[in-house]
Amino acid sequence: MEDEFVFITKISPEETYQKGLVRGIGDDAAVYSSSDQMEQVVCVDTMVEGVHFRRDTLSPYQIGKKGLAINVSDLAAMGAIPTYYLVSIAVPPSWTEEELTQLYKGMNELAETHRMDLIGGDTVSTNDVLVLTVTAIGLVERGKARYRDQAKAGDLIFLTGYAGTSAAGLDLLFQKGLHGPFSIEEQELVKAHQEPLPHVIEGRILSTANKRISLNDVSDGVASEANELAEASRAKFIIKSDKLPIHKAMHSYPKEKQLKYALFGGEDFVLIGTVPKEDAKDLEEEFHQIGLMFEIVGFVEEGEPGVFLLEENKMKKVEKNGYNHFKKRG
Ligand SMILES: Nc1ncnc2c1ncn2[C@@H]1O[C@H](COP(=O)(O)OP(=O)(O)OP(=O)(O)O)[C@@H](O)[C@H]1O
Ligand SMILES: Cc1ncc(C[n+]2csc(CCOP(=O)(O)O)c2C)c(N)n1
Ligand SMILES: [Mg+2]
Ligand SMILES: [Mg+2]
Ligand SMILES: [Mg+2]
Repeated sequence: MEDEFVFITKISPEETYQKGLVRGIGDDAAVYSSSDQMEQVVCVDTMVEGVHFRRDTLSPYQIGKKGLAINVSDLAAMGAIPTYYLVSIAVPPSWTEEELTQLYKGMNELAETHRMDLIGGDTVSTNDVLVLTVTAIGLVERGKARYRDQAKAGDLIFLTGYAGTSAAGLDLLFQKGLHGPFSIEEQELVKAHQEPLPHVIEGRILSTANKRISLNDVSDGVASEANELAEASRAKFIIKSDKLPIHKAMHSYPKEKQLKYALFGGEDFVLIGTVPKEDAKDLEEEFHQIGLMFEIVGFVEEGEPGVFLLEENKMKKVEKNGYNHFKKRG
């Protein structure tokens, strides 16, 4: 890359979507106005080359798109409407300007679908690997944000999409490289890993529904996220192994492998949550009417906080063994 400032000018949007934006890229910080009716939601997540992607698992376009998607997924898990994002990028010398342009194109395309504005960031060089950090900002109606600590005994546990697809796709990429060849079915798994679409509509339905709902997104695997819900809510979660939604492209896999991907794989970026039993049918209908998934995978009981898997009438403890940056993979 020739010049940091030329690069910043290049990636600055010409037009913006959000009417509250007062000052975006170009000053020392961004300024936007908020309203009394809405609460601000903010999160940050980082992707590191070699940890979250390799040059043979994601293209530059996909690195950008996924870097934003994983943050929008956290907004969705709070029930928020995405509005703004900031990008901090550390670029090694091996990256070309064209590749960086592609990375921003990936972010830009996802941002466009959610009418999010890029309002700032930081550009630095590094001698090592590419590091992409995205901060995402959203809005939610006052009192409507969805938290992890709302589950109670008697609730049902739901998922808004397939579990394990991303990990299955990643293994295929490890086996065959970025260009495959992949069968049509394998392509769906690979795409789920490379270009996850955050469940913003699902999150909005769940935040506007007048029901007590706990919510989380699946970044580290169903086992880890369910444990987070159980710990925050101080409740016991029972997941029925035969109810986990497994993508048809994985139906030919051994059951054990399906379960391993679903529970411990991660990066599915679907939502997992709980709802009182009596409210589940309404939500299910609302989701299904517009073609969205809403799968009941278990229930909440009173007891020591934790997660159990119910498999052929046997209960097994499910440890918080998903992806953990400071531990070997479970
Ligand atoms: N280094 C840190 N400093 C301050 N707060 C942190 C730090 N790392 C994580 N947190 C906070 O800890 C909480 C849990 O973070 P975590 O990253 O596990 O959740 P997540 O972003 O939903 O998951 P994932 O990163 O796997 O997508 C969040 O409130 C997050 O803001
Ligand atoms: C090359 C390569 N190796 C391994 C993985 C798997 N992986 C990395 S981070 C993560 C959890 C989510 O991250 P975080 O907790 O930081 O949000 C998972 C499942 C990958 N995507 N690419
Ligand atoms: Mg995080
Ligand atoms: Mg999350
Ligand atoms: Mg994580």
